[in-house]
Amino acid sequence: MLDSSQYSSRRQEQKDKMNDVKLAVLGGEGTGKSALTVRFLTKRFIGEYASNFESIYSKHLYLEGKQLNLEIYDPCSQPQKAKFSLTSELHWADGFVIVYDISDRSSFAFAKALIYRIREPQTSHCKRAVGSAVLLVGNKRDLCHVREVGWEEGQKLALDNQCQFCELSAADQSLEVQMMFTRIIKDILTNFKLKEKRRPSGSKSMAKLINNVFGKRRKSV
Ligand SMILES: Nc1nc2c(ncn2[C@@H]2O[C@H](COP(=O)(O)OP(=O)(O)OP(=O)(O)O)[C@@H](O)[C@H]2O)c(=O)[nH]1
Repeated sequence: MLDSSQYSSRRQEQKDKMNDVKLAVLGGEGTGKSALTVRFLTKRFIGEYASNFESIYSKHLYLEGKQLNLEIYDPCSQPQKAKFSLTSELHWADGFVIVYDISDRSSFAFAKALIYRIREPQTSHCKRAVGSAVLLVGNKRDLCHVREVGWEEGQKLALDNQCQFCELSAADQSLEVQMMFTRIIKDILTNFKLKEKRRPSGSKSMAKLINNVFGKRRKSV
């Protein structure tokens, strides 16, 4: 049995873990995954990004009264990699930003396949106990004169698959990009709370245990 100091340090560990937020930014090649991530982290839009290596960015931020350790995974495009295996991402991430380019229909098809993969009936060992938070983003809204994917199509795909949705431009809309990331992080925090509620809390389990042991003894005296 844990003594009280072990017990409280275990609880503290659980709480600290709760403040780790892992987000994967996925989508087709050249849709603007790095542009969005870098825009969020630095508020800058940088025209070209090296796309031959994957990155995990870290950021500390304060949201809803909590200090969060945010990690953002930005993969490199690997056409040779099995496109929708996603196994490691599903294990790693608490939430997903799925990006397509509104001026490129094939990127929308790719986003759709990614969402279907994420929403497949979950395997018991995956992180997604209550369904992970997913936000579908139609990027490059500044290119709406050459739009190939309608706003309604994005909205419908998101609605049909319990995702959030927005259209924006990493190039032109810094504030919208900040809001988009904040929205998905808030959804992840809500999921954490739901998971915490569903799991019998440490203190309740401990109380139950004590009750079982001492309650029964008392009866037999
Ligand atoms: N017009 C416009 N171009 C954008 C926007 N966001 C990104 N781009 C451009 O799209 C191209 C690809 O952007 P990246 O951020 O490298 O896209 P990515 O999805 O990370 O690319 P890969 O890692 O190669 O798959 C670059 O030339 C960007 O400058 C946007 O909102 N509007």
